[in-house]
Amino acid sequence: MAPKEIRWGILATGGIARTFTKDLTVDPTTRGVTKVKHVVVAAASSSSKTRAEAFLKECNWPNAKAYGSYEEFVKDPNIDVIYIATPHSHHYQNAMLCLEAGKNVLCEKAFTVNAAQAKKLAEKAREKNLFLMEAVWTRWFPLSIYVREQITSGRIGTVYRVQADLSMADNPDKTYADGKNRMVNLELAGGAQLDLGIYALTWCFQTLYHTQPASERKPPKVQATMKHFSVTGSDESTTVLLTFPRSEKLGGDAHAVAMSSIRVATDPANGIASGPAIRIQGDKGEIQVFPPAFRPVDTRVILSDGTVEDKHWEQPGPGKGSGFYNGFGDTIQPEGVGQGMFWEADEAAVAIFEGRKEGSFLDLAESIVIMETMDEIRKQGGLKYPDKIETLDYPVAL
Ligand SMILES: NC(=O)C1=CN([C@@H]2O[C@H](COP(=O)(O)OP(=O)(O)OC[C@H]3O[C@@H](n4cnc5c(N)ncnc54)[C@H](OP(=O)(O)O)[C@@H]3O)[C@@H](O)[C@H]2O)C=CC1
Ligand SMILES: O=C1OC[C@@H](O)[C@H](O)[C@H]1O
Repeated sequence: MAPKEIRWGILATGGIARTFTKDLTVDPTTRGVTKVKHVVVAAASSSSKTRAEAFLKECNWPNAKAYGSYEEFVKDPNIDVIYIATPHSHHYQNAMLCLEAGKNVLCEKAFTVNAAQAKKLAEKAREKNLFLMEAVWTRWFPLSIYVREQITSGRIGTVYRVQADLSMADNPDKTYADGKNRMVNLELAGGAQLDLGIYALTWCFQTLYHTQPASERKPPKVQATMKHFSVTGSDESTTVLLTFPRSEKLGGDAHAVAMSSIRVATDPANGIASGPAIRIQGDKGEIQVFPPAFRPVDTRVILSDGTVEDKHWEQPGPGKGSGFYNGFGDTIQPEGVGQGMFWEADEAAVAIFEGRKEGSFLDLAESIVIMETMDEIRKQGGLKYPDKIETLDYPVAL
């Protein structure tokens, strides 16, 4: 059967939009995906149509339509699904715009600013019978699927403890001195937790929550501490203790530590001598996942009988290497096409093809529980964003 063509629209033309849109040029059959193929039919920039044109050319979709306004773009009848790649502050307004216009949506992490916004979006998607998913790309990597299978197969026994860290030494006093960068800007819902901590939580949730039978999944209890960035008051380092309640039959409570920082790094010398970013500890062994937590390519399983099993998970496609931060205010994704963003795109496309309205490895209920966890972390850490980005009102001009 010929693959079904899924027509993408790209909302915003920044750093990650570029990586994602380039990844859509990689032939899905090179990674064993035969049901769907991707085509980018449009992109929109809120700054100008010229910027959208240049973006499409750079991303190798020169025939797609360029828009200089998100409002005009969402009306394009050729678009099946929209990828939203604006700052966190804008996700709620942008996703609502797309859903109201009848478009399926794949929205970058963190899904929204707060859980109430995530719930509203979920309600809107259900009302309109549209697909909606948070784009936490890591969940769809074969590496993550393997880690979850190691857990559910019982290979490392019952998992009692998880440690996960995504931290980058950005030298914030210098790099973010003017407070404008989206990493620290409160108007853009900046801060370590929403930008980086979401991945540490992702690892805790996909190992201790998602691996439980759906009927047994319970939100964790949260204890959090935050250190604030002196220039803007956003969080520069956040450390969270999570207690996942489990029945005695399943091993009783499990503990997790989720850390994020823009001051110190998980991996200070980019792979030289660094240890695991994630440790998943069971009573028969442990799984280690090496940095960076958002795009890991190496795992190690260590069993109590002395077995050590290392695996390397290079992303299929021409691109190589891991993402890094350049220290000058920009996040640089690895160079080249084929960085692994296509896995989440495949999931969205296959879901739309099959008529599913949610993602398989991260559904809306789980995204909402994670947003509730982040609400509690922010409450305990004393981090509040401006009302205009916490609001449920729509439309609001930001
Ligand atoms: N999955 C991953 O690995 C990564 C995910 N992300 C996520 O992607 C999203 C965007 O991050 P990133 O691409 O790094 O951000 P950038 O700052 O590079 O791009 C954001 C884009 O959003 C649009 N935008 C609209 N309104 C505003 C505004 N008021 N201020 C700034 N930008 C605005 C702009 O595009 P335009 O002018 O065209 O409208 C801009 O280029 C975030 O949610 C982030 O968490 C980020 C990096 C990696
Ligand atoms: O999602 C992300 O992953 C990579 C980081 O460099 C970036 O800041 C973050 O948004």
